[in-house]
Amino acid sequence: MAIATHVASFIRVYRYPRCSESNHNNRASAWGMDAHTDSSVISILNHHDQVGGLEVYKDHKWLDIKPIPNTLVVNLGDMTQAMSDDEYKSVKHRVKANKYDDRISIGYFVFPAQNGVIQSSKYKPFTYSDFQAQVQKDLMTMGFKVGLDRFKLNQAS
Ligand SMILES: O=C(O)CCC(=O)C(=O)O
Ligand SMILES: [Fe+2]
Repeated sequence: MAIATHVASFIRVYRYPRCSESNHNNRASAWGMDAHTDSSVISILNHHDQVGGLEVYKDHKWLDIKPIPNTLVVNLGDMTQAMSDDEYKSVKHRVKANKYDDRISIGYFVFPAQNGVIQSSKYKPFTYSDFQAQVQKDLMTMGFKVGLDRFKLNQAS
């Protein structure tokens, strides 16, 4: 549950330049965006109708998300996972650059209020501000986002 009086949100527009190396043995250079979960509550994505590239990790496999015309993709983020006591999972996803075409996507990301306390049976109470600071710290010191695991109850910190 989040005690918050208002939320924050932003829109991000991406252009992933085409990459002839794409599909080439999972070469790092071919990835438009590496595997991650969003820190948001929800993320709403609008994709170019013809250019796919979004992949979602489900049942130990990466699945291609084929664009459907006039359809938005809604991803649940880390904050929804915490607020739902892990009932709804923050989906791991990544973006593959396209071999032939630039890829454009527009994302609308919704976040909790910075100082609203997120309480759950699975995680220590934290604010989005605490979460963001921890993510930044891990990125700087370890080079990757640890995310919600940092706040898990009964976890050494
Ligand atoms: O471009 C996309 O389809 C996804 C972008 C994304 O995952 C993100 O901005 O977090
Ligand atoms: Fe994402």
